[in-house]
Amino acid sequence: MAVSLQQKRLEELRLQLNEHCHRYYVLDDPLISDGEYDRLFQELIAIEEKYPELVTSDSPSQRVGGAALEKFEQVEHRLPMLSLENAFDDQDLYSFEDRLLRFLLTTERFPYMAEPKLDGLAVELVYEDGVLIRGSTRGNGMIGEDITSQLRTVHSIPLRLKLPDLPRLEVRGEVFMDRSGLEKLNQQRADDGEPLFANPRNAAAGSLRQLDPKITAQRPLRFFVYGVAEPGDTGCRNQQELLQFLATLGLPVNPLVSLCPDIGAVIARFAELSRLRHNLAYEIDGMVVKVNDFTLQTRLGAKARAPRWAIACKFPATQATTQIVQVDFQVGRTGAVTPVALLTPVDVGGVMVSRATLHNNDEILRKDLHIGDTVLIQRAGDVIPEIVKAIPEKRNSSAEPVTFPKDCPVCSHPLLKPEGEAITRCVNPHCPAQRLRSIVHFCSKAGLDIEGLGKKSVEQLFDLKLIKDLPDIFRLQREDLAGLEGWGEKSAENALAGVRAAKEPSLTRFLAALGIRFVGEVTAGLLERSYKSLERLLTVTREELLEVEGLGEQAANSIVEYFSDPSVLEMMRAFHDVGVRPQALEQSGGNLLLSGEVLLFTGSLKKLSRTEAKKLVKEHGGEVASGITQKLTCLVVGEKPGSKLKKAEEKGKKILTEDEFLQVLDGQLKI
Ligand SMILES: NC(=O)c1ccc[n+]([C@@H]2O[C@H](COP(=O)([O-])OP(=O)(O)OC[C@H]3O[C@@H](n4cnc5c(N)ncnc54)[C@H](O)[C@@H]3O)[C@@H](O)[C@H]2O)c1
Ligand SMILES: [Zn+2]
Repeated sequence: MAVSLQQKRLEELRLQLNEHCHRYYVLDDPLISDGEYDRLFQELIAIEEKYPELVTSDSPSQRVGGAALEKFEQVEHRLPMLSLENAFDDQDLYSFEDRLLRFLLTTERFPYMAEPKLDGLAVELVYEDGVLIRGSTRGNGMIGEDITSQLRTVHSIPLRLKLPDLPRLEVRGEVFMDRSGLEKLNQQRADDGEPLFANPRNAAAGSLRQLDPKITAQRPLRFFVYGVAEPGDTGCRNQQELLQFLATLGLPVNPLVSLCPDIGAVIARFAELSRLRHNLAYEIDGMVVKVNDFTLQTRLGAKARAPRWAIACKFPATQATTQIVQVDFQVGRTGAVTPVALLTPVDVGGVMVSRATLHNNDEILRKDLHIGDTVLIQRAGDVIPEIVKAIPEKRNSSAEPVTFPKDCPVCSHPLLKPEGEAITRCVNPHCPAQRLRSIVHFCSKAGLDIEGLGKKSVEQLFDLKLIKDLPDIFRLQREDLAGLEGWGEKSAENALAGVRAAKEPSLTRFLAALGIRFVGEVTAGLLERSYKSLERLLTVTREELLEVEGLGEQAANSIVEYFSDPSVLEMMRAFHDVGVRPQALEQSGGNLLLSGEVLLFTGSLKKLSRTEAKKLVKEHGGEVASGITQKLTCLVVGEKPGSKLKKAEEKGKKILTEDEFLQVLDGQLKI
């Protein structure tokens, strides 16, 4: 009974896996994420290990890749190109070593080569007398596709080796596309309305398996070599020597390969690569671990689908499939309407994901998204998850397409999508959603950093109409707050103290807090230095702004537009009425940034002379100390600081670099 149930499941898994392999290897257009494929595959292996009698020769566990496309000439590999077994954690690596030791009937341990596992496509290159004569895909391991002319267009593949007296060499390696290449290619495909590649592997495979090599030539493909068909022929004794040898032939070897003396070192290297991977120019999906010694490799041999002497240790998946439950349209601070998909929660590389940004209407249309769609989602680095594509094959026939609203979901004002722009906006200046977002921004760290007025509190006060617009923040009274749900005496006092402390911000911070489009901290800093007062900015012209070094046209237009709006002018008056006084560098009368601070400089300063530095301290209300005294509060260190730094550190004084000192004066940093 149990066996027949398992047999049924096996048949189901084989059918599914074979279908997925076809989509992935032959069509370069997978329906599910690699992680999910791997899970199904592991389930299959587990059942087959328990019931070896149920293993059939057509099981995906016994086969490599997919069939060669018929549009290409077929190439028979002299020696099969195999796949790799997978490991998913440290335990799997220990078990791998156990299996090796048992197979070799030894307890003596040996070194391994650890190589980044590039997420690309395996190819074989045949060189005769040092000349590239053929290149092919892995195909089903025995028979691949002849893509010689396509491979010739890949710049990092040498057409000639540096040692021409080798009669024949069959090298194997990975063709891949780096992140920026894939991004550009997908951007271009998006512009052309073509479907995007789900991952670098599909992009590399899709680019190489083009009948017209001219198309391949336009694709940013790269190549790293990682082995040869018959290592014995090269005279090398191990993988490390082989990689060095291949490099001397002019073949590119990944510089991150690393020889590990034992499996513990392999595990440490895996952890290291897991950290490094996000900073690499290309995507890797794991690390390939190979027994270094070729004599041992030969003794270990291969199984049907993969060699015994190597294993691929995979990183946790960062793609997954799930369903779109609903789409929310959120109105941002600049009125931009962002569609956000609410998803059935799913684990993506260890993080539960339940929302994904859909960017804009063009993206929705291009991906042809419907409510209820099964979608492939991914998380890249730490960015917000995004939908790679929908899987229309899994769509319910009655599913409704996702439609962008015509009117603002909050204020019902008609939405506007300017010609040639991707973003749809609510342009109603009184739209409550925008106002709320801008109040949240004003109080946040990117704005005036008002303690006690975080996002949740601001939303609550906005809902209660206690804050309707920015100046209202400064009108809050203790009796407004204390007694509200979630507020006590203490939190009310805390918020009011935060508000009081924010009344004299630097002009830079104030401008950045207003959330004018294209005016962040840096541009705000430029404005403060150039105009030195808010009043002056209210009447500035576009031409004047364009003369400010570093200030672009978009920012100039946006600033003029902002300050010419009568409702903005009214708001500025209201700010003044409630006692808000932005302080510019040279008029910082009452609120001196360095008042109470006693500073000393040491080492050589790069941007300021000593005299200038001391003058600045005094202008900002600070004092200059004569040495590392009791009174000293802060030491500013230039290059080659000497003994004062150590002394100041010992005494627990604050230490600033020259740049930090300048940031303090700009109001961007607090001592
Ligand atoms: N999403 C899907 O529907 C689907 C379907 C089939 C397969 N897949 C994915 O493909 C995997 C199986 O593919 P596979 O058979 O190509 O195996 P694999 O990608 O797990 O490992 C073998 C391959 O690793 C590559 N490789 C990269 N760097 C290497 C190095 N330094 N040394 C040796 N090889 C290196 C080679 O191309 C080699 O062929 C699955 O685990 C799954 O992730 C996904
Ligand atoms: Zn609106």
